Amino acid sequence: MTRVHIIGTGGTIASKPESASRSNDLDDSTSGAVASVGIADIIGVTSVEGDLEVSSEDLLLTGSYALDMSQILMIVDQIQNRIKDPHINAVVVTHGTDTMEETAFLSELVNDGSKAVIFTGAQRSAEHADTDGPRNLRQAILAATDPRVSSMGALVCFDGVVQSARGVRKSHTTASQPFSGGATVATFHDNKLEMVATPDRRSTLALPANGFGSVRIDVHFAYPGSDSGELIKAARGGANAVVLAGTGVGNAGPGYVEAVMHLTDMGVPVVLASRAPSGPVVPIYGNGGGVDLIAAGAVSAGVLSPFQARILAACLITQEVSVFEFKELFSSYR
Ligand SMILES: NC(=O)C[C@H](N)C(=O)O
Repeated sequence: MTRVHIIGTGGTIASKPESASRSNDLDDSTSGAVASVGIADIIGVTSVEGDLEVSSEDLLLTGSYALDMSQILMIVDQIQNRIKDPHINAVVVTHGTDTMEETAFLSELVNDGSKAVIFTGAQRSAEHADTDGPRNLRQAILAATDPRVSSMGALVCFDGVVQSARGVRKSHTTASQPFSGGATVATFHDNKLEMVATPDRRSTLALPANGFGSVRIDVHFAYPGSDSGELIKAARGGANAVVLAGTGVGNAGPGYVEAVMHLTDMGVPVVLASRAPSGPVVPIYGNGGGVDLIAAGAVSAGVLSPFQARILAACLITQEVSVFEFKELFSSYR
């Protein structure tokens, strides 16, 4: 028998129009959907069969767009607590899709590979006639019970696809499959899980200290005419590190090479990511391009989105490392 514990945090899978949740008035289509359905009710409409026992808890009930860094740490801390429980074999987390990539990646960084953590959610809210929540949750539970994924760390199970949390990005606002970027680990055909690949994992990072909640990591986007001086303003204003979301494979216009050097001299690390919705950072270009930005002191985000890069940067900043150590560590965990 497999014991799966489900941690509910909210998101669209738990959302209904506010008036519907308050007064059951489904005709009021103008009211915004609000996370208000407890995890037990979502499990109640999800048919799961097999030799398993499901337990659950409502940890939060919020849209993931409203989460702050302390709450992301709190969710991951609770996942770790449940993983340590010898009565639990696997953990499923229901979460909004907007910032699932952040929470799932922090969970991946601290997961020692002993038990799987599967994140899921929905793109169509709980009262929608064609809600995808129960199906996604059923498949996430089935994936959690599969011994082949138990050592794969944190995964995202959505619309019949299981992806590694590392590299996953919300790349579509409304599609049933909003995620790309993670390695495809498995796919569902009906309720059968077909394994595709094993994710390339890193060594385990310690759960960051509470300071994680107040660390300031700014994300700056490069675009035609963008102002490199904003990086220096950010560092002077108290940013502990800056993620530069460059164009294409990781480039930026005039002034950025000097700005990266300036921040490095100030002891403020710069991570070079890409504003493109998929693909890795690859230093190819000079004349202010990625080759020059890396030479100036930036560290590549690799396959991480600017927002996953921000999570790893925050973890390392809480360890109070030098810029040199930050770059070494970032490169080994990205
Ligand atoms: N599909 C979703 O879950 C989006 C929702 N706005 C969220 O909480 O992130």
